[in-house]
Amino acid sequence: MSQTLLEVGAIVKSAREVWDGPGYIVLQDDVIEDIGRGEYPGSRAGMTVVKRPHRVAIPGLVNTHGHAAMTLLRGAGDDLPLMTWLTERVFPMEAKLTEDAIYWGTLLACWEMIRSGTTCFTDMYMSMHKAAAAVEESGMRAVLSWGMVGLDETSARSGIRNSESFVGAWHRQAGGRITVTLGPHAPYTCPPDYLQQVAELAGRLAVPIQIHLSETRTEVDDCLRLYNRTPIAHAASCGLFEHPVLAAHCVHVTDEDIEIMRANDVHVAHNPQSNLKLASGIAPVPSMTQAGLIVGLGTDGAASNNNLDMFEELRLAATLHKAVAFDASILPAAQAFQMATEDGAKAVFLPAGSGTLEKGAAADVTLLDLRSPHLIPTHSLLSNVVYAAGADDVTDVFVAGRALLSNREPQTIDTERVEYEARRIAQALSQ
Ligand SMILES: CSC[C@H]1O[C@@H](n2cnc3c(O)ncnc32)[C@H](O)[C@@H]1O
Ligand SMILES: [Zn+2]
Repeated sequence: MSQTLLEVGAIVKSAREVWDGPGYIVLQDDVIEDIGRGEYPGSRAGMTVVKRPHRVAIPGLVNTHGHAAMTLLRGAGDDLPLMTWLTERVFPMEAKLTEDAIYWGTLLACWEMIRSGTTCFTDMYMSMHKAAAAVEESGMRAVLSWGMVGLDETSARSGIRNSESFVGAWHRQAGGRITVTLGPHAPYTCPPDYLQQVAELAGRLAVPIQIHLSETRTEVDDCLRLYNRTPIAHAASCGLFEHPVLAAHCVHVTDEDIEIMRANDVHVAHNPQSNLKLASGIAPVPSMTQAGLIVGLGTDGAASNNNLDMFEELRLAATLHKAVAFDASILPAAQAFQMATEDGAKAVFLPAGSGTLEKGAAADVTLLDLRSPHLIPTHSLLSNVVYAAGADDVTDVFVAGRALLSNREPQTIDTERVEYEARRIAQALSQ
């Protein structure tokens, strides 16, 4: 049994409750055992005491959509729209990715995410046994899927086989930190009969599904032409929504699509920066949240973002939709914060309470430096976190009660080795 006492200068328990003053959090094994204002009243005997009087504790950020090992492709294909980017730049480079590359690329992503305050991320990629090994070593929490593409018989079969073996080997492993889902890539790479097979498999294995849906206008137009349905209606007709689904992007959705998602409790991963960079558009997030959908925030892969910094997504989500609506009250700081934490955790199917610092919740905590000049003064802690804070303010990160970053020093990752391997692999990729 391990017990850590965090003594901090302020605590954002959730978007609903902010304590601007000293407080403490007791992490017992992987759970928050106690949290309070002022001095910890109990005995400190046997506890690891972490004194951080100039830090604010927030729930660890949850990145609800990405492709971790794409860190190796960062900057290798910029300023292109999605389909050109994928077919001309990304897929040819991905064909050269070895298992070794996936391992080091995923560790690089974990390092980057830990360093920027993220405690849990989702991934849809290849050679996922290697990605899971990297996650286990890093100490992060993750919701992983082996990307499935059904454009030909061979890839369709291997997608099913790989996913089945991946669920068997890694679902609820790494001390419960890893959740496995199925990852059909998109309606344009997975024909209807394949999506039906994926839906059946999700039922049989009792795991959720994550998929890209309605990312671009071209995707919607093609889907309407081929199937006479929008991608959302098409996914529903293939039986996907009979299971828990996390849909990435949902940029081009109609009111009917939103109603289908609401009726089926489909969760959404909003990736504002990737959607802007690939010129995909801007998702109607206010309409989706007003309809009651669970919407989390994501970075997407590092080749379309080009970093994995959730503070950038948080601030962009809280500003972008105001300009779209010509309404400064849209998506206020508290709502954006909730999307990056509690709603993100719900979106990726973590247990109730995750993404908050409530007693009994998972012990996933991020500390920020309150003495950074851009966080002074403190009219509103939540405002500072959403509109002013950045990745460099992150000093400490705990996942499942374990310190992964301590006073800005990574504790679980050999960063020099990761840098060396990532540069070596990227060089080979570009040849
Ligand atoms: C089959 S593994 C996942 C697959 O998805 C590709 N990908 C990365 N970003 C996006 C995006 O924004 N939309 C669609 N597909 C994307 C990634 O390169 C892998 O090939
Ligand atoms: Zn994606």
